[in-house]
Amino acid sequence: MQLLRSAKASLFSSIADKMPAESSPAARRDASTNARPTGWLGTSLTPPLLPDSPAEWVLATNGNLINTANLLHMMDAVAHRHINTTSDSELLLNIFADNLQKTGKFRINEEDIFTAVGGLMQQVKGAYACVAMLAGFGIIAFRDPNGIRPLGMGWRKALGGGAGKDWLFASESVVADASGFGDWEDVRPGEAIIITRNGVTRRQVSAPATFAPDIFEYVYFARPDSVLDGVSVYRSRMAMGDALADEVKRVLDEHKLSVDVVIPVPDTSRVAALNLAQKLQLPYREGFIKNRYVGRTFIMPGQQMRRKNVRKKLNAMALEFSGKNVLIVDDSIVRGTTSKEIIQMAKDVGAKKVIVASCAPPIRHVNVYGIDMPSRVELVAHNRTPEEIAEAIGADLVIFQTLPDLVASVRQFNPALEAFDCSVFTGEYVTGGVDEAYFNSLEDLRSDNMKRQAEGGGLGALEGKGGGAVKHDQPGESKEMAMGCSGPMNGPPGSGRL
Ligand SMILES: O=P(O)(O)OC[C@H]1O[C@H](OP(=O)(O)OP(=O)(O)O)[C@H](O)[C@@H]1O
Repeated sequence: MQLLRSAKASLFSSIADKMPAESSPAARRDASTNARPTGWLGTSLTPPLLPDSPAEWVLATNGNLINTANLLHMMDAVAHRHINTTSDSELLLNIFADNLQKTGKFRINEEDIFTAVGGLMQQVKGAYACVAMLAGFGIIAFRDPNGIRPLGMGWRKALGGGAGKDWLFASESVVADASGFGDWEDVRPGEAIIITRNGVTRRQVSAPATFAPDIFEYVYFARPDSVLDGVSVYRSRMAMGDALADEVKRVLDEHKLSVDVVIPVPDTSRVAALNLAQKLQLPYREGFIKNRYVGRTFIMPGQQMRRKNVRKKLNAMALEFSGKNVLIVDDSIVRGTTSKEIIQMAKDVGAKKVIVASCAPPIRHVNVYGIDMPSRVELVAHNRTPEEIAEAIGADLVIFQTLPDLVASVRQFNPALEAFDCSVFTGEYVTGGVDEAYFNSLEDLRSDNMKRQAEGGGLGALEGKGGGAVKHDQPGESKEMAMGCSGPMNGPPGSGRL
């Protein structure tokens, strides 16, 4: 029992420790009450939840389910299980537990777990990368049949000697690198992996489906030093810069415009901007200096906070802008908050013309798979042409990467990846089952107005069901660690040693 208690405590603490200091107490309280803590609004990593029927287990999820209404009904009317929160993790836990219960067994085995996860994959729709620990049994990891959200497994020789291995599951390989786990392999879409004291067992538990990892991981979310599904994020961003250079040249020629200097928007776009500048043989300058104590602005709640923080985060150096035609390169334009602010800053310090190039195509659709893209009306590209977008953000010209070029930038490093989830650009959702009613409910949850109202009455009101699902990223905390999750059984916290 001591072993089981410490294992659970380690899994909880390994995640709670990564939360912002002010929200940790709330999180700890929450782990016991099954209600999400305020500090977790806007994270796609749900805190581990702990049911105890038919067995004790905990689960953490990255992603978002899109058929929650049906699932809730099934849990209520058929399985007679109470769902106490609006967290997808709780639903997944209970569906899995229900499937296990159907075996009618007092002691379950690996076969039962594979069957239960396979059943779950037929029942739920959406994106989910999950790591769970079943008390006294082992660690279980599984990834949705389309592999939309990333998940991988790291291992190393057991610390302290012996023939065993330490295991770790995380959303990005950088977590394994940083933790000294030298080996890494992606969990395959539709696959379940079980790690017990006897070793690793893996099984394809769902029917084959289109493997379509979310391309936005490569554009913005993932750390450049990660390798996701066989593709170096860094290399893919270099390729995005190369491809964007060709498009920039074409559009500049068309408009008979020239550029004096290329300036990235730190941090994410730097890699692409440097390649773009080299290809166009233009000077590359760090015209915006970043305040390292301000985190990612895209995920901050509320437009006022985002605007204020863009100003706090970036400062334009007059000597790089004054009297020049500048090409500002960003990884993506979502609400347009960053672009609008920095274009004004560039003009304030004397830029002659400001042209913006985006490594991603226009984002016109909602993300339903775990990234908290704003509601459609809040997207600056929604129902706007590039010319209208330029006008909205105050640019002289806006140039977007084409979708085929973006896809090729990633795919060239792993041709086995035949498809990507590009729904934020195309509005085509690989899982199907996303209708207007779902969009409307999602938009109700995600709009800034609704978030403000919910803040008054408790942020928990917005959780799950497609609401508020952004990767966790706080100042001083690297985003990829948010999904980093290991399942320690008897090793040091976070080691996952079996
Ligand atoms: O159009 P918007 O709604 O402003 O969103 C897009 C911006 O948000 C991100 O920056 P962020 O500050 O989050 O992170 P970064 O420092 O990693 O680039 C991204 O890199 C864009 O600059």
